Amino acid sequence: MKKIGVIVNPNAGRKLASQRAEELQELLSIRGMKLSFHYTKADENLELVLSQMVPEVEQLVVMGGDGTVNEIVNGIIKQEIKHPLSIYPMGTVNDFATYLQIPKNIRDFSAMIHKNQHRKVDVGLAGDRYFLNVAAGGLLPELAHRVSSEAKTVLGKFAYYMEGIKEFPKQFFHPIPIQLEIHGKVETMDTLFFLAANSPYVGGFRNLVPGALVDDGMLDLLVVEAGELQDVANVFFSFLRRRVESDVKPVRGMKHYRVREFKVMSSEVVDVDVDGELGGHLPLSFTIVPKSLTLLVP
Ligand SMILES: Nc1ncnc2c1ncn2[C@@H]1O[C@H](COP(=O)(O)OP(=O)(O)OP(=O)(O)O)[C@@H](O)[C@H]1O
Repeated sequence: MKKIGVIVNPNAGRKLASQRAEELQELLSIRGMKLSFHYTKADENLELVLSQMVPEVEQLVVMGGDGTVNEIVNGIIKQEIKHPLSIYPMGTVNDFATYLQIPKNIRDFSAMIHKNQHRKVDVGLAGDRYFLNVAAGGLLPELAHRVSSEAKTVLGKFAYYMEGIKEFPKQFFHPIPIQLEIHGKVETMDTLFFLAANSPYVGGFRNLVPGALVDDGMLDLLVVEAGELQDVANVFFSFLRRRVESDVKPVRGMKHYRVREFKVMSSEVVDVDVDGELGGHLPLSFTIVPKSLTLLVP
């Protein structure tokens, strides 16, 4: 009988996670699997939870938002856990799971676990925090942290966009000075934000970073420079237009690098967000750990 350890954030997903966990229990026990559950508490050390659970099970499932998934991914990589992981997305945005077409329907999700198809994916590293989808500094992380969890629950993704609109003028007039080091070469620039993406889906935008692949051993770094209002507007419009890599025309004010590692420094205090949670501040080194996580995929 296959044993699966399930970590559930009961507060995630409009508080529907516990109900989905019960449904998963029912669906997988019919298929002869034995599930053991851990329901998280606020500010719990999930790396410790993982280390206790792992010897007892063969596979892991996480049911939560991007924050919970990020903590589990950190625990898996740091403890060199080889168990395959299934991500049941219960957050506001869930970019990585959406990109991989992980089912939100619990029946389809249980069928995915039964099918047991694995895919190895890269994981990013910002300082000492691992990230599955994105690490960013500037406008995007600022606005993500400003959105209260109540607003996210009621408004979903729309809450992020509302904050973005409110935040924009302030950021426009207060760009962040950075030094970007790639291959030992340092460039100095004023940015609105920079982000290092693993998948093309970022901040609820599909194909914000077209051509980013989750298993190519590379990070896609976008740097949006502060500049003329018209240039900045063109960058944002280009984000909205992007569907496939061929849609991406060079836009003045935005730089795109595909690299294994880079470093960002600043004379100002700049927070860096990893998968939607505060993950440190500049200066920070970023790198990619190729194919270090095994996920179940449809
Ligand atoms: N039982 C709980 N009650 C309240 N808060 C909890 C509980 N368990 C975990 N948390 C908190 O939930 C946060 C992580 O939430 P998570 O990211 O999984 O969901 P979310 O905020 O709904 O999703 P997203 O960030 O993707 O929008 C952590 O700050 C953690 O401390």
